[in-house]
Amino acid sequence: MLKQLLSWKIPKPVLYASAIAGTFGFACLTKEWIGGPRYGNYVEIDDKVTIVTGANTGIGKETAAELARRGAKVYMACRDLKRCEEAREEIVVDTKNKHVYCRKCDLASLESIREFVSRFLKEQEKLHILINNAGVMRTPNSKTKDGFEMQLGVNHLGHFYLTNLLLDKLKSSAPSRIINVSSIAHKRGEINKEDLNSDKKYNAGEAYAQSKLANLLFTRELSKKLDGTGVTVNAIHPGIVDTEIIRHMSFFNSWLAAILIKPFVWPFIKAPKQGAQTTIFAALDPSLEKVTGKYFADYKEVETSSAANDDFTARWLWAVSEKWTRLTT
Ligand SMILES: NC(=O)c1ccc[n+]([C@@H]2O[C@H](COP(=O)([O-])OP(=O)(O)OC[C@H]3O[C@@H](n4cnc5c(N)ncnc54)[C@H](O)[C@@H]3O)[C@@H](O)[C@H]2O)c1
Repeated sequence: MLKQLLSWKIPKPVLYASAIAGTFGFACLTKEWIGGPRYGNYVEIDDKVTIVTGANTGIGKETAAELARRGAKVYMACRDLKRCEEAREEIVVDTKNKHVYCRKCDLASLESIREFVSRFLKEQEKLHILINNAGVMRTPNSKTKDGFEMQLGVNHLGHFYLTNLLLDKLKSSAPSRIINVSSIAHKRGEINKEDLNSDKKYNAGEAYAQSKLANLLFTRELSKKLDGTGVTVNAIHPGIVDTEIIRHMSFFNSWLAAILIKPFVWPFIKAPKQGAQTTIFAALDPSLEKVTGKYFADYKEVETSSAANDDFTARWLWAVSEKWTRLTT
C-alpha cells in the first residue's frame, strides 16, 4: 500500500500545497498549546483604575480587554483615536464593561503626554496599574516631535516621561503597579553613551535593542527610587507574538513571507491574546504584591543580560532621560 502510494506521481504543486496545508492544520491544532495557557487566576479588580499605552492593537489591545473583563476602569492611551475608538467598541461589547475610555497620548510628543496626564489627573483620583506597552520596532531613521530618535523616544523616553508625571498619583493610590513591556531583544542591546540619540550613525535593529534595554534599566532604577512607597515596577517579555510590530520590516510584511515563512513559523509564535498574559500576570498576580525590579516571561522571573544589571548605566540613563525630557531643568 505504502509502496503503491510512493510510486504515485503526485504533481509538485499538489505536493507543495499539501505540505503547506498540513503545516497550517498542525499549527491550528497545536497553537493554543504552544502559546501557553491564559492567566487563570481570577483577580477581582473592579475598583481599580488602569492605563495601557498602545492599546488599540496587538498585545496592548488584548491587555486592555483582559483588564476590562476583570472589571477595571481602563484608559486606552493611544496615538490614533479613530483606531482606539474601534478597539474600545469591540472591548466594551466583548467584556460588557463600559468603563473603557479612549484618550489621545502620542508618546512621540512630550506635549501630547503632558496633555494626556493633565486630563487624566482631572478625571480620576486614583491610578493602580500603569502598563507601558506601546512600542515601535525597526523604524526608518526618524525623530519624534522633540528630536529624539523614534525608537528611543517612543519606547523609552515617552514612557519615562509619562510614568514620572503619574508617580504622585501611583504613590497616593498604593498598592499600585507599573509594568514595562520590554523584549528579549534587550539581550542584543547596548546603551551607546557616545551617541544615545543615534545622531551620528543609525542602525534600526541596534536602536530597537537599545530602547528595550533602556526599558529594563529604567525598571531597575525606578524600583530603587520607589522603595517603601507601595508602588512596584517590573518588566516583561511577552514572547514572540503575531502583531503589527513588524510594520517597518518590509520583507516580513510581504506576500512572499506570508506564503513562504508564515505557515512554518506561525505555530511557534503567540497570538496577541497569549502575548498579553505575562503582562496580566505581572499586573495582577497576588504573589507579586511586593515584588519589584524584576523581569518576567511566561509567568516566571527570567534572567536579563548583564548590561541590564549595570547600576552605573541605569543611573546615567536616568539622568540623561530626566534632562532631555526637561523633567528637571
Ligand atoms: N510582537 C512581539 O513579538 C514582541 C516581542 C517582544 C516585545 N514586544 C513589545 O510589545 C509591545 C507591544 O507591541 P505589539 O507587538 O503589540 O505591536 P503593535 O504594533 O501591534 O502594537 C504597538 C502599539 O503601540 C502603539 N504606538 C506606536 N507608536 C506610538 C506612539 N508614538 N504613541 C502611542 N502609541 C504608539 C501602536 O499604535 C500600537 O497600538 C511593544 O513594546 C513591543 O516592543 C513585542
